[in-house]
Amino acid sequence: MKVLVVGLGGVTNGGKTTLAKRLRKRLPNCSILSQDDFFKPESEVEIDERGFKQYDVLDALYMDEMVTSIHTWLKNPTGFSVSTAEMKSTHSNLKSTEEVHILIVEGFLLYNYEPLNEVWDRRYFLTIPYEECKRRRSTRVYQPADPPGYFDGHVWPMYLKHKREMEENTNNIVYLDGTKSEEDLLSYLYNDILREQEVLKK
Ligand SMILES: Nc1ncnc2c1ncn2[C@@H]1O[C@H](COP(=O)(O)OP(=O)(O)O)[C@@H](O)[C@H]1O
Ligand SMILES: O=C(O)c1ccc[n+]([C@@H]2O[C@H](COP(=O)([O-])O)[C@@H](O)[C@H]2O)c1
Repeated sequence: MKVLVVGLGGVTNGGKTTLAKRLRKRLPNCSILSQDDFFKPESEVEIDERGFKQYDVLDALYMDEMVTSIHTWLKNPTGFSVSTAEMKSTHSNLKSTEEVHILIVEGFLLYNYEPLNEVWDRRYFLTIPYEECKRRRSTRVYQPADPPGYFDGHVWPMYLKHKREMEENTNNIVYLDGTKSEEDLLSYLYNDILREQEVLKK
């Protein structure tokens, strides 16, 4: 059985979850793993001197558990399902030996964690400009909600820092313009992944 692990990384509110869910609807044998499901509980997240909870760093996440989940999927792509019912994979009628199983891992901090470096067959990264990101983020309610000044004081600076580190250490990143329409992004990614799948089948 052949497998394809697709990283769909990028800035907060860049459209990662939206795109991953739409892709899964179109691609047979496709599962999603969301990095957001690995956030530590609030009580375990560090607080800086300004009182900002340090959510936008690797330490805020159970990254070891995320790696384990990916390896569990790799061992048994057909049996994989995560807690949320809607995250279950789609299935095709093809015989399993001909199938290529796809795991889309979506999250804001995928390419800064060394143990995952070998896992990706494809690395995508969604970007949107500062103003658009701030606008989209202001309409979203996290638990806990962003306190005043959080975007400019923590979220955006951490994004820039991690993006810089990623660019220094990682090759083969395919950047996606998150201001494009959902349809455009979906069609680009769908065709790109299908091409990868065809290469694997040969
Ligand atoms: N291509 C797009 N163009 C405009 N808005 C979008 C697009 N994709 C997603 N959004 C909107 O941006 C917000 C964040 O989307 P989401 O998929 O949750 O982002 P992420 O998972 O990257 O945080 C949502 O309100 C969503 O409807
Ligand atoms: O999910 C949580 O527990 C959680 C709690 C507080 C904040 N977050 C935010 O989740 C963001 C990453 O998720 P996303 O979907 O916006 O890419 C990151 O910017 C965090 O600040 C997430």
